[in-house]
Amino acid sequence: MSTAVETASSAVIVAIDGPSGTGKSSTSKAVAAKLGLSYLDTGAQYRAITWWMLNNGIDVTSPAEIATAAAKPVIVSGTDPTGPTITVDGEDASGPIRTQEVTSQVSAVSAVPEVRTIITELQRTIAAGARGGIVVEGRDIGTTVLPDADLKIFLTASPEARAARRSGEVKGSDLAATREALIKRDAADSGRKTSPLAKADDAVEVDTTELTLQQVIECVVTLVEEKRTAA
Ligand SMILES: Nc1ncnc2c1ncn2[C@@H]1O[C@H](COP(=O)(O)OP(=O)(O)OP(=O)(O)O)[C@@H](O)[C@H]1O
Ligand SMILES: Nc1ccn([C@H]2C[C@H](O)[C@@H](COP(=O)(O)O)O2)c(=O)n1
Repeated sequence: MSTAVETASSAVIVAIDGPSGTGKSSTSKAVAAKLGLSYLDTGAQYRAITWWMLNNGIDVTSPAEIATAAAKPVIVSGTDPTGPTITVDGEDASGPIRTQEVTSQVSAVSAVPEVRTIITELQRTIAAGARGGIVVEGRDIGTTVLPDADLKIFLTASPEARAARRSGEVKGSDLAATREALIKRDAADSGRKTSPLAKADDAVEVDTTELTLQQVIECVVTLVEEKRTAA
């Protein structure tokens, strides 16, 4: 199977991977908006298929049931970085995919190889259709989905910093519980057999622990501009 994604010669493909809470979505959206690129949140797609499974009576503890149902939902991602959208069978899923229930089940669903095959194909099609270039963020973009990306970034941050960021989003949330949940999800995402969360050998690692979001955005914009100049 070919993994090469053909885009216009001036188009740049940027892959941004990393664990939860490292700033992938915030950074990717801002970089894409600033540089006039499209944006794809691949985690939202795995969340969307998980939401559909939960809504349709699929036993998400059964990889066999998940595999059989994987091709049924129609997932559509809108790639405008200033207003990304996601629908499942025509229904807006942007709110429901962020619930605690989906967050707690998404690692199990996304570990099923049949799910990954379908979603990976969808991601490559979207990237190939982004004529002006695209920033794609996730866990396996640089290693598996777009191994020929022009620029690969791997964001990291300490579990404490990531938990503090996530807790800051939800009033009254328990910092220790948030940290444990992040670590558990990282372990599941890194430990699965099929395209686990991993840094590509040729990715640039950026530790965001001590950086503001603005500093991370500026760092990535500079890296993209350097790539474009060198091309
Ligand atoms: N460098 C930073 N400093 C402080 N806060 C940040 C930084 N980067 C991101 N944040 C904040 O941390 C939270 C998580 O960021 P974001 O959703 O972009 O992470 P993510 O890596 O995409 O996480 P996930 O994989 O769970 O979707 C957001 O509230 C965001 O505003
Ligand atoms: N390329 C990707 C993107 C996401 N996932 C899975 C694993 C994550 O825990 C989950 C949700 O992602 P988030 O919205 O937190 O970025 O989706 C994956 O396996 N591969």
